Amino acid sequence: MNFLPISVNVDDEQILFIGGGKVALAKIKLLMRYVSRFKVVAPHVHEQIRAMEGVEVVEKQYHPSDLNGHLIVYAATDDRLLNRRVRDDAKALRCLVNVVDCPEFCDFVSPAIFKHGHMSVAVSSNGRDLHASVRWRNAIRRMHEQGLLGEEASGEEGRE
Ligand SMILES: C[C@@]1(CC(=O)O)c2cc3[nH]c(cc4nc(cc5[nH]c(cc(n2)[C@H]1CCC(=O)O)[C@@](C)(CC(=O)O)[C@@H]5CCC(=O)O)C(CC(=O)O)=C4CCC(=O)O)c(CCC(=O)O)c3CC(=O)O
Ligand SMILES: NC(=O)C1=CN([C@@H]2O[C@H](COP(=O)(O)OP(=O)(O)OC[C@H]3O[C@@H](n4cnc5c(N)ncnc54)[C@H](O)[C@@H]3O)[C@@H](O)[C@H]2O)C=CC1
Repeated sequence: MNFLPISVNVDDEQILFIGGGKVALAKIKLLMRYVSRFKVVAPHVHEQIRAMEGVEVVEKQYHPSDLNGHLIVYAATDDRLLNRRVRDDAKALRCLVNVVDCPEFCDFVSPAIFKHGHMSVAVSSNGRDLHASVRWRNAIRRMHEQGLLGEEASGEEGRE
């Protein structure tokens, strides 16, 4: 697996989640540092997601037409086969899809992020070892706390 680290402009994007449970909640919380609009489609959506500003909640079963118009899609249900179907449907539409229970099926993976103002460091292991990514990210955060990254990291731009 090879994943290209790029920084995507998401100003005009609504990020789509199929599945609205604990994993969707954790990912949305992290993404909210960059993205303001989400849509979550699932029969049962976590109450904390339902309470979030900027999140359009649609409580129903997945249908392929839910994908229309979305660049970035997370298949985040607890049903492996359904996640795979979402992935196949998304591929056909050329959406970029993240499948939370299978790195091999991901068009992109979620890196471990340290963000400070307009500076971001995103660490990925090509989907192979998320704990290593988290360790590296935490080491970078400690470097920042110790003042080792210099002044440019102290800007206050961004959604944080
Ligand atoms: C491949 C990838 C795809 C993707 O999710 O995009 C993936 C996949 C999987 N994660 C699993 C489990 C957990 N993941 C976390 C947490 C994080 N996972 C993240 C990234 C990635 N996880 C991508 C690779 C990134 C890279 O390239 O290194 C982080 C860094 C970023 C983020 O999620 O935004 C974020 C830390 C956030 C932070 O600290 O900031 C926790 C801990 C928790 O939830 O607190 C657990 C609970 C258990 C545990 O700790 O192991 C499972 C097993 C599911 C199962 O067994 O059922 C799979 C599936 C599999 O590997 O098969
Ligand atoms: N990538 C990652 O970081 C992690 C991934 N996982 C994986 O994530 C998956 C999901 O776990 P949780 O969020 O904890 O499950 P959960 O049980 O909290 O949520 C499952 C969600 O899927 C929805 N769903 C079920 N059938 C659906 C359908 N037909 N259409 C639309 N939505 C449907 C449910 O309504 C619910 O919102 C698990 O398979 C687990 O292996 C778990 C931990 C971390």
